[in-house]
Amino acid sequence: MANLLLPGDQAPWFHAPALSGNPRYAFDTAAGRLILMLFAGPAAHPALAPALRLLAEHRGLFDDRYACFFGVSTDPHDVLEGTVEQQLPGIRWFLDHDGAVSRLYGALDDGMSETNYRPHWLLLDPTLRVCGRFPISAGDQAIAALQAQIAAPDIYSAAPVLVVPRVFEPALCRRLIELYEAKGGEDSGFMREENGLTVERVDHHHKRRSDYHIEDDSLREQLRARLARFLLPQIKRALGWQATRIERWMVACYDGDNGGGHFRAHRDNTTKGTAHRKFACTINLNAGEYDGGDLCFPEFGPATYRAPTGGAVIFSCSLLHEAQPVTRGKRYAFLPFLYDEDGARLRETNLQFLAASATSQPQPTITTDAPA
Ligand SMILES: O=C(O)CCC(=O)C(=O)O
Ligand SMILES: [Fe+2]
Repeated sequence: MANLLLPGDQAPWFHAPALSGNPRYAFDTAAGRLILMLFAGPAAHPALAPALRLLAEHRGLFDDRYACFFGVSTDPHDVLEGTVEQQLPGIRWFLDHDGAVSRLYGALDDGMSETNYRPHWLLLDPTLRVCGRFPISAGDQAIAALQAQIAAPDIYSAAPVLVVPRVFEPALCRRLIELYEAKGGEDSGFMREENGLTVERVDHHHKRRSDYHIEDDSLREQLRARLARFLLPQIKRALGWQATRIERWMVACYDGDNGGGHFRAHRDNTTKGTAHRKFACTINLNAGEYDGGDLCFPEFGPATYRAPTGGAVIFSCSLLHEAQPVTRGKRYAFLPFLYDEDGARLRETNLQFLAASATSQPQPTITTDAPA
């Protein structure tokens, strides 16, 4: 018998076709709000009718801000006959015609038949952990549990981020900004998995930023030495992990004009080409000179974080995070990823999955003993 999830379990992440037309909807990106899932199986089955009625009656709960609904339908007729329908905001369906998602969540054993489907409701918190599982006949309890969570959300800690001031001195921050201004930046893409390959895509709706890639070896060495001396020991002390490698040497610029630079909610290590990344590092170069542009971690509530000029915010690459739109001025930042020797091996192994356009060079070891 397949394993159904229990309260406290992490809901597994998956990609699946969605009724919206997206052939690979990334479920993990829906985090940051309460999620009510309905494992319907074939949604036209008479046992599902009360559940679909309940959903319609409580449609107003699903606003995409505090809560959203995801149904899982296994029968292609559900779409053709209009039994399931996307309604934005808040109501979406996965088309699980091969049963993969249903199996992952224990709603289905092998084979595809109505008789061995276990329809049920699942309530997830904003970090995608299970709050409650309810039989299909107990939809009223599922809705009540959702309403209770909206009224009084679980208390989570602040986002597990580490703020480390004084990594780059003000003159170095200024020098990096001047370098960007002299050389200019290039439109910045993001990594996505397509047909088994990690490719770089540009989409200004998702991310709008320009990056200058630092090629000067002596400047890289100065940056490396400061990270090794002033930052890595703090990561070791607070997070118990020693970084030995750094990826990306660049000055990034989010411009408040031209549509407002931003980077919508994402994780940094969910493709094969980025799986080696452990911690992300944001070093702001001019924290007092712009509005907006703060970091937030939607799984952990609305609090925002802004590293001071020359200081770092460090966070796990697995956390959902967003760089909010800059609404005035320009935000400059130095944005490396940190990893270790295990990561270096993984990166090497996964180079074969990087599309030629996205290929980047493995980086040398950062030693921790060289003072700046
Ligand atoms: O702007 C930031 O501080 C974070 C940037 C980011 O999340 C990224 O480049 O992956
Ligand atoms: Fe990121």
